[in-house]
Amino acid sequence: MPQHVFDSVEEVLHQLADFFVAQAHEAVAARGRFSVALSGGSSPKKLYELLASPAYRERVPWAQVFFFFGDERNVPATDPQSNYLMAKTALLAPLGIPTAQVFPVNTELPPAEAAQAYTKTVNDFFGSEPARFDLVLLGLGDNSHTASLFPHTSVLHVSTASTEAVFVEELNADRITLTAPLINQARAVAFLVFGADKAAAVRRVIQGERNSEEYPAQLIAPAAGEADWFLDKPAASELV
Ligand SMILES: O=C1O[C@H](COP(=O)(O)O)[C@@H](O)[C@H](O)[C@H]1O
Repeated sequence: MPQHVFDSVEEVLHQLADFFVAQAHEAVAARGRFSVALSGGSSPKKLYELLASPAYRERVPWAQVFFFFGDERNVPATDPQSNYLMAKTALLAPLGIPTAQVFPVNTELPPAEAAQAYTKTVNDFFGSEPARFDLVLLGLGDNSHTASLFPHTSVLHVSTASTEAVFVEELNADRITLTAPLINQARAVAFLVFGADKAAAVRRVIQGERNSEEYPAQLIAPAAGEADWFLDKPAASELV
């Protein structure tokens, strides 16, 4: 799988922002719109701020961009843990993206219902076509989870392209996540990972023994081609 390794986090962010711009233009030229599933957690915030900055603001056809969420925490949309709130604060509000272009998970519903409703939201958006995001952005936890596909959870065994609720024992929390089959239908998938604390997880997922129960990010294998990994040197330091 293509690995793009850069000296600094800033360089990684710029390269991934450029990738986002290229994917957006390609999708809009081909289909008139660009659908992206955003990742949550701590890593992508800087990417979103960069995309909303003057350097990138004019380079993306924002009016044709439709935003989904790869996973969500079971918290209100005003909670600091909410992936939606983070994306809204860093990207959507600064760019003035209309709410009609943003599809958050409805966390006012119980998790299983929220997940079911989100599957419908995604399928309605794609209509009669299979749900194929133009780009899915992903992070990687130091335990090798991605989106909310955590080690040893039931959602790892779901074979439908859907959105599911999952109880994550290690966090004692409910999450809502796209399944691996749904992510793998995407036209492009990009991981953003930086920092030495992720180096072991990067090695296990990319070069380790095949064991998706332990290393769920190994489930990500897009049908359209390999996922692109955007890494800084410390995150890539254990790759051989
Ligand atoms: O829980 C989450 O973590 C992963 C990795 O996030 P990071 O904070 O370690 O960068 C992320 O991909 C996912 O969306 C998020 O909810």
